[in-house]
Amino acid sequence: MPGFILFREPYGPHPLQTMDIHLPSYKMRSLDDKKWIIFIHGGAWRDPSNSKADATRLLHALVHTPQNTTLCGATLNYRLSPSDREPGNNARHPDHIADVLTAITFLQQKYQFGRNYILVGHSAGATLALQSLRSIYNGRNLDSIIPSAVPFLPGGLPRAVVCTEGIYSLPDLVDEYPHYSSFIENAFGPPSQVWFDASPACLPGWKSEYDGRIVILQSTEDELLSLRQATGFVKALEAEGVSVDVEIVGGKHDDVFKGDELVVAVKKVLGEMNMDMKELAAALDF
Ligand SMILES: Nc1ccccc1C(=O)C[C@H](N)C(=O)O
Repeated sequence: MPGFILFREPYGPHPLQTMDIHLPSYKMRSLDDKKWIIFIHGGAWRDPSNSKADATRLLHALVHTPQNTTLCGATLNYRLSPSDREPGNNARHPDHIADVLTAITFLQQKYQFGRNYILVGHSAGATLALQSLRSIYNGRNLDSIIPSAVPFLPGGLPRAVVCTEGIYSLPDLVDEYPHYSSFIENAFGPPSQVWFDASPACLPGWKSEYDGRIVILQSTEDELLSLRQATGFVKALEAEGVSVDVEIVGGKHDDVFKGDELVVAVKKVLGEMNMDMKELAAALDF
């Protein structure tokens, strides 16, 4: 029975600039046929109780199985904004997204998986997953953080992004829940154009900028978010003619990433990716 390798990999000098990598040890010598799941945790850009460990259930269910020889996982920590528990944390937008882009770039340079990866994001991690697809974040703001010599997501954009309990529009979130402005201002500063620019649902141009799949999961039992964030984003995408898969699931805000429904949804996306690759191989006459 194949074993697994799990290790911690720093991608920057800050203690939170680190990730866990899960690899099947079997056939480790050939990484070319590998697919990657990259998980981005949530927690309102600040909550230290959310971390890379939030992917434990998902990666154990999918990567740590006896049959798996091709699927690899990475789960990212990134610098956080201040919270009551960790007032010393001082990240501010765009630090969080810069870390996510740096981490994915690091993985890509080390393992060279091209577009054979998917991003899975929970809550603020879903916001980050979607932000990372848009080259706007490699613009002026980030030049000082990500060396401009590094191309925007080398290897290409992921085949799919799976978002659960996501925050898609900061202005709309604060409109619905005025008291959430404390954590939004903490991470993004007082209300400004930045809130719009950082909101996937407010960014036009999805159709032309991203050709992968977007899957949105939202729980009706989420005590922190109603369906409004998800439906608002789906409407914005559909208005542009982007097809999006929506799934209503169960569980509290911080339980969805521990549940089976996320595992099943990610498995389905991976299965369809396999088919895409077979079709591509057939089309190319391999
Ligand atoms: N309040 C939220 C609303 C929407 C999405 C996430 C949260 C949070 O993660 C709260 C977090 N536990 C906090 O640090 O306040």
